[in-house]
Amino acid sequence: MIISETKLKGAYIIDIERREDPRGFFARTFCQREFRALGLNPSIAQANIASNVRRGTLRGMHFQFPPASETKLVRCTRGAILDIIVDLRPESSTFLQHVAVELNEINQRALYVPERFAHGYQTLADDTDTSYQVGEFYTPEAESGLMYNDPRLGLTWPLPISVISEKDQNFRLLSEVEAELKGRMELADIDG
Ligand SMILES: Cc1cn([C@H]2C[C@H](O)[C@@H](COP(=O)(O)OP(=O)(O)O[C@H]3O[C@@H](C)C(=O)[C@@H](O)[C@H]3O)O2)c(=O)[nH]c1=O
Repeated sequence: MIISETKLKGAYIIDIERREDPRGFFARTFCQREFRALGLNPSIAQANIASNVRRGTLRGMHFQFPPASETKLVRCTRGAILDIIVDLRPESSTFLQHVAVELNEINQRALYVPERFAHGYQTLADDTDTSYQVGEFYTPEAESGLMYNDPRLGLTWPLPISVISEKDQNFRLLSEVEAELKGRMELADIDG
């Protein structure tokens, strides 16, 4: 694997190294030891897939509050997505900055999303599937999100939105929730 840090500390792009032969290729997509060596969380609580019928489908911007905040290792197994993550760590010098990465069935790229980030994506093709490993259990009471078109986030989605869930159209704006979000996203006081 070729693991490269993005401009957001702790968020990594992971590319595969193909071992080609007449059958096709083989590549590693995950390794506990390599993750641990770079300080990535190697534990997997759940693994999920999602399937999207139409190009332009948008899912996001999702997160779980601590202590249920999740790491995510996201890939696109069919079709293509633009994957976007937003840094929600109040102490971070890149708080509220984002990174957008195209993940598709050709590049086989994955994005490692650290804890306390919002995550979402838009499909760039019909019949697009994603697969992701999550470092924490699904905890509906800790689930929250931000609006994909929140002006404070300044996210650029490449296509008109064709399909979006009702939930994703009804998150509150950052301007309404910033103080609460910062308070709930703060690191626990380990001396405390
Ligand atoms: C995320 C999740 C949902 N569900 C249920 C709740 C609901 O009935 C149905 C669909 O849930 P959602 O609408 O939240 O699915 P979706 O919008 O695909 O949610 C996902 O979006 C991407 C962007 C992420 O980052 C993921 O972590 C996750 O939040 O599946 C689970 O049972 N377990 C889970 O882990």
